[in-house]
Order: sequence, then C-alpha cells, then structure tokens
Amino acid sequence: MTTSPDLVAVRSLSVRFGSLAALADVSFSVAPGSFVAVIGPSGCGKSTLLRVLAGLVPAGAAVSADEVRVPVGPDGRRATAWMPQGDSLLPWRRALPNALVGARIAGLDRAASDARARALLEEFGLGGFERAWPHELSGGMRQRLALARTCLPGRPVLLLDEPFGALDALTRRRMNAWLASLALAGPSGAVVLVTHDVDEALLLADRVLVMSERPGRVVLDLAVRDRADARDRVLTALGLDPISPSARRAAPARAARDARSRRATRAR
Ligand SMILES: Nc1ncnc2c1ncn2[C@@H]1O[C@H](COP(=O)(O)OP(=O)(O)OP(=O)(O)O)[C@@H](O)[C@H]1O
Repeated sequence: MTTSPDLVAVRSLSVRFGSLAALADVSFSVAPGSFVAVIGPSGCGKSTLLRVLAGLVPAGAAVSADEVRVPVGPDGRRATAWMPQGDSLLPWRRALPNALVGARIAGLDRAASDARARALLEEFGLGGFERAWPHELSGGMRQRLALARTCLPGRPVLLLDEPFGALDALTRRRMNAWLASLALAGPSGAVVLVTHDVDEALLLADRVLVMSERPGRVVLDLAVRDRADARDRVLTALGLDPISPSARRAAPARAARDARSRRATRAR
C-alpha cells in the first residue's frame, strides 16, 4: 500500500528576530485533505509560522530549519494562498476587483478568473454585491470577500491567519458554521488556520496543533475525533481549565451516582 506524501512538512523550524526567539524547533506535517488549526497564546509565533509557509518571512528574521516543504505550482512558485489577519481589502476597489487582486498578481487568465470570481462570490453569499465598495459590506461579508480572494487562484494550500478575529462572537459563529459547510481543502488540498478560539479550532479542524508560550513550540499535535475529549486536551495543553461541555453534561449523572451510592451506604 502506498501512502500519499504530505503536502506540507516542517522539521526543526526556528525563527529569531534579533535576540527574540519567536519559534523554536517546530515540526509538523499536513496531509492532503486535512484542515489543521494552530492555536496558542498571543505572541507565540503563529503568524510567523504561516509567513514562513507562505514564503513571506519578515525582514530581519533569522530562519533555520531542516525542512520547510510546501507544494510548488507549474510556474515554480509556492502553491500557497495566504490570508493575513484582518481583511486587507483595497478600499478603492469594488468587491469583484478586490476578489480578483491575487489572480491578477498571479497573471491568471482574465476571462477565466472573472468567471470564477463571480461564481465564488455567489457561493460565498455575495452574489449581487460584485459592485459594492468594501465599506458598504458588513464585517462578515468583508471576511467572506477576503476569503474568496484567497481561494480564487485555486492554490492547494490555504493559510488563514485569524480570518474571523475581528468579528463579533455571533457573526464569528455564523462564519464558522458557513466555513465548516464548505469543502474548502478538497481531497488534494489543505487548510492551515491560525486561531485563538478553541471552539473554532475544534469545529473546523480535523487536527489541532497547540503551541507553547514564546518561543513557540508544538506541545500537542492532536487528531480531532471526539470533540469534547479533544477540547479537554487542548485546554489542558494551553494551561486552561479543562471543564468541557461533556464534563458538564456528565456532572449531573455523576452526582446522581454519588447520591445513590451514599443512600446505599446509609441503608447498610
Ligand atoms: N517583523 C518582526 N520584527 C520583530 N519582531 C517580530 C516581527 N514579527 C513578529 N515579531 C515578534 O515575534 C513574536 C511572534 O509574533 P507573531 O505575530 O508570529 O505571534 P502570534 O502568535 O501570531 O501573535 P498573535 O496571536 O498576537 O497574533 C512576537 O513577540 C513578535 O513581537
């Protein structure tokens, strides 16, 4: 039996900014078809990690690694699409041209990209808003537009940095549900999502990487099977209180069991 090779492989990655160690000895791999969430405290190097994968390492960074492998397209360029924190839409462009920015930079065929952009806007619930200015869109719509722009060039690896970080909690949950309903990665692609939100990570991802305080290291690399159990383990790895919904649900049953056992003891 042959196993498909990993789409992304990182081995012993360390990044320093002068005397500040941002990442230390980070290793993980991403298989085709997977959705990986990276979660960790603020400043532990999550964005830096995505930037390394996107080939956008900030000036002044010293990067060392045994391996950083991402897919490469037929043009020899990295086949990754990066969505930075915030929507970074161009305020002077309407929605459709905003969605097309990446495709234009990549020099993709104009007519084909236009058609795909219109189809994506429709799929992302933005049909009819092609000519809207960014300031005329709600926060959730702007994030969907930014995500459409990221998806448009059709690169297999999507690198999403806190895509919903600026949204209110309700809109964020709606966007999570919507994102979960999309087969964003496809069988041959992958998504790497940076988030601070444990529930978002567990809703969307089939694998969660938990990072330590800076310098960021991977302290837990977990395949998500049972969400409640995964939540306990992720919270524990983050050093937070692991009272999960399952523990809370189990609490009344445990209390009833204890009460029965106390009654039985008294009756003896
Ligand atoms: N261009 C840079 N020059 C100097 N230091 C930097 C630079 N970029 C990041 N850093 C530092 O590296 C560390 C990691 O930053 P990074 O943005 O990767 O963290 P993060 O986990 O994404 O944080 P957050 O969750 O708050 O967005 C921080 O201490 C940050 O100050």
